[in-house]
Amino acid sequence: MTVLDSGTAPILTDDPFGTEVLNDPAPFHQRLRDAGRIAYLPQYDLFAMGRYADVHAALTDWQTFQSAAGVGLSNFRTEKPWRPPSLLLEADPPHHDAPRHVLEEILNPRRLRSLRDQWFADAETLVDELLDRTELDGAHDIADVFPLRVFPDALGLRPDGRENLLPYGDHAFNAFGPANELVHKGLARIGDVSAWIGAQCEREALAEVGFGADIWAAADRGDITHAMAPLIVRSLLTAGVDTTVHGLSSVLHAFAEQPDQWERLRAQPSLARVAFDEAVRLESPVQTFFRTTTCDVDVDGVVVPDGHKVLLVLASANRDPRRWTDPDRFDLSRDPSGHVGFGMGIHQCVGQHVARLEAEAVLTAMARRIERIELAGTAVRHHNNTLRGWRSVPLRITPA
Ligand code: HEM
Ligand SMILES: C=Cc1ccc(C(=O)O)cc1
Repeated sequence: MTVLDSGTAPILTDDPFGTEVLNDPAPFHQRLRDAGRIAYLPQYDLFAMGRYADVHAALTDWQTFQSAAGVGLSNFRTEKPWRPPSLLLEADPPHHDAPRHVLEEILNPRRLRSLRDQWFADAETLVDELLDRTELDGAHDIADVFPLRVFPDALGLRPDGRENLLPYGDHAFNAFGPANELVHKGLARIGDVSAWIGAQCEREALAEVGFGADIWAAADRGDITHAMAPLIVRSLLTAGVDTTVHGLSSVLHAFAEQPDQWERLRAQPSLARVAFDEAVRLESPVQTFFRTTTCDVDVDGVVVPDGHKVLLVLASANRDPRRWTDPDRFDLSRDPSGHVGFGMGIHQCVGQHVARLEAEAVLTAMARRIERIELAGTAVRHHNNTLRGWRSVPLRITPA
């Protein structure tokens, strides 16, 4: 795509949500970083940032770059959201504060310790089921399976109907982008799926023990209102499944592409958590999020008018050579902290510890019992306007 310089903002003609970029976003990210601190994309009348320093600065300046007008292309100031806005993701302080504090309490590492033994055991069971095979699919047999075995139970979801979770999340993440074919393909089912999701957020649908019950207990304590409770449960249902599915397929693909890093993990299983964060940095399962300016903002001489959408390309920031040495390399000796794969600032992922625990359980169980994993064919991408991961990762495994 060409980079034209018209007026003050460099112009990029790339479509961040088109098939070409979704297949391989790296050339677009390179052009965006090279164009400057901010660029203008006329196709969607949006500005975009791709350098680590600028993405980090915008994520940590919610007063100037707000979330309350939506974190997708749709501007809630002028357009009706497709669903009632999230009380966390699509809110700013002060409204964001109480729901955020409630989830920080429920999802903090100390509280998750009670799940650790169970999730590690579940991961061993999954590996048991797979070890009689020399070939399997890292997406279909592991990444699509483990989160759906552990997370809905931890949340307190009823056992039936869970097949609605992935389609709901997939549509919600598509809906952050433009109304393209990816959004259209979800429209036929989203009414029924949304109704099912909404019904699961009610107190009576949830188990007496779990993240859902904890949210309703917070309402009983007066930390949030009872009217807020179902929407906060909905946040977990929306953000808590597809993200970890794609995070897991990404880390398995990264290891399969670099077996030498698998050897490092087997030699030092405590590297499992670093490995997951390094994969989240490298692959950015959540590629982008928007913000909306709350005033005229001057970025390096480019004036972004008040109320304008700015695309923060997390995936580009996570591979910015200004911030990362050898950014395209999956490297367990790197310290990936500071990556923006979980966001940054007041909206930084409140479920990141859940995601890390799921990944640590799977990687630890696999590293102990699988000597080598390598690609056994061509991996197939899953396309989504916001999420990046794999539909298929053919693996050849050698048991230890
Ligand atoms: C690999 C897995 C995951 C990735 C890559 C991821 C990524 C992100 C990112 C980038 C944000 C920031 C959004 C923004 O700044 O606008 C975020 C926020 C959030 N995430 Fe995650 N997430 C993951 C897993 C989870 C899980 C498992 C849960 C629930 C248990 C969760 C719940 C949330 C919620 C509720 C927010 C909104 C926080 C707020 O606005 O204060 N996420 N996540
Ligand atoms: C990271 C994605 C994300 C999606 C939805 C929500 C929500 O519905 O609150 C939160 C985070």
